[in-house]
Amino acid sequence: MNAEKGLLIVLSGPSGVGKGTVCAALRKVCPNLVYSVSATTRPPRPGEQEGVNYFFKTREEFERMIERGELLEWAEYVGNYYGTPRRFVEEMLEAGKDVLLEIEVQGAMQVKRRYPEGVFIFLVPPSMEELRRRILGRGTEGDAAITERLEAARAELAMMAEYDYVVVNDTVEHACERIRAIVTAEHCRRDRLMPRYQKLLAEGK
Ligand SMILES: Nc1nc2c(ncn2[C@@H]2O[C@H](COP(=O)(O)OP(=O)(O)O)[C@@H](O)[C@H]2O)c(=O)[nH]1
Ligand SMILES: Nc1ncnc2c1ncn2[C@@H]1O[C@H](COP(=O)(O)OP(=O)(O)O)[C@@H](O)[C@H]1O
Repeated sequence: MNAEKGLLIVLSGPSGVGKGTVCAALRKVCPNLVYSVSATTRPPRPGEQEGVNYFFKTREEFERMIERGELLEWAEYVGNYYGTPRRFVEEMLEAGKDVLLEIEVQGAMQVKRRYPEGVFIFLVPPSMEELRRRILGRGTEGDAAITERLEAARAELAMMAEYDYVVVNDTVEHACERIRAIVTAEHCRRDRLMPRYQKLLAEGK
């Protein structure tokens, strides 16, 4: 029985902290979790696939999606647009699936206004040096983009206070386990489950 709607889980954190890596690991261990694929105007990185990592759009296409109200939230990050297609999220939540959004902080705050019942998780690095190492180690950005991402990271870390949970990504396995524990606990929240039992009691069942 799955009378409840799914949970909307929002994961943010500075560039290079390991959001993509942790999300990929989570999807393997949480069968009820679906990942929302974002639209972006950023060019694909080597190995990234259309419809899997992102829906890659031109600025014109993206602006049309905004005008048509097709995005649940959107933001500009380091010179590119990023946004969450609305329909997929709404349909999955309605079907009782937990939906994971991996988005930056401005977008997360838009989601929080629309879905205050969402679960907001902020992923942090064990240290700033380790964050730098991870961004450099990934090797997907040029020097200027790395500097920009590290600057954005400082501003993003200051937004931690707006989130419900802070998870340290020391190892992928541990970070994943912590997020799984959060999701399990959120499923057991009284305000989520009580309406169903109140209804059963009222019906005398
Ligand atoms: N607001 C918003 N942010 C997004 C969305 N998709 C991805 N992002 C965020 O945009 C930022 C840049 O993403 P990306 O270019 O893939 O770089 P990376 O996360 O540093 O690997 C990250 O903080 C993502 O979480 C989205 O749909 N909406
Ligand atoms: N717990 C971890 N320990 C060590 N390296 C990590 C960890 N998590 C991610 N990484 C590495 O850090 C780099 C950035 O990870 P990525 O998932 O692309 O970050 P984000 O999506 O937050 O920008 C990648 O090279 C990834 O393999």
